[in-house]
Amino acid sequence: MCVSGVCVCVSIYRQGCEMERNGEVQEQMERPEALTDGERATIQNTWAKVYENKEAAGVAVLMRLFTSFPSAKQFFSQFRHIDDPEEMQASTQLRKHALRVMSALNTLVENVHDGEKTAEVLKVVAKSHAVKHNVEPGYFKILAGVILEVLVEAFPETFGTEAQGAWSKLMAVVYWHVTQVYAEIGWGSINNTAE
Ligand code: HEM
Repeated sequence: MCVSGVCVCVSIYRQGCEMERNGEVQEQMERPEALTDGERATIQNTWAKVYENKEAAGVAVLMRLFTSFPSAKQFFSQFRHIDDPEEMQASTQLRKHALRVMSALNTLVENVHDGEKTAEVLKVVAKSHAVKHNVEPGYFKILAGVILEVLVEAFPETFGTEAQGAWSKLMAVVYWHVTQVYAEIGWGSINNTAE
């Protein structure tokens, strides 16, 4: 946070901190720990069941996002003014985005051992969201939390403590890559210590 031009770090997410730019809080964070082989296996094993139900799971995630954080709707031209959950859920734009998110997550899970592919996929996503859709990066963090919450609720037998730990790390990796890309294209002044 910055006070009278002096910026200090405020820990908010794993060893993260915040910077302010144009009145908006921008996050700084260190590179998250790499996933272990065991965590990678857990992620792949737990994802199979979710992806079998990709449409229902994806829509549940986005519905939770938009009902718990209605400001996230502002980026979607076709349902930004809709408050009625049933009407929102029927939106083609929402359902399409749900599948896109699930499909991108599937690619990340399939390539969880491949750091280059992970970076490449997230670069494309982050770039389009920053430049084309003008989505503030903080919404990626919110969505990551919502994904975990919904998966734990929808698949309680699969998403026990171990799976939750592995998935939290994956979500931190996703968010870290996204913030790197946002910083590279000049969205915020993120000055992390990762190489
Ligand atoms: C892991 C997170 C996400 C993934 C994988 C993802 C993926 C995608 C993909 C593949 C597209 C279509 C291609 C493109 O334009 O890039 C898209 C479009 C879009 N995304 Fe996301 N997205 C994510 C998070 C978000 C968030 C958090 C928001 C805003 C709250 C958002 C808002 C949008 C919007 C407004 C579009 C354009 C929709 C349209 O034109 O119909 N996305 N997303």
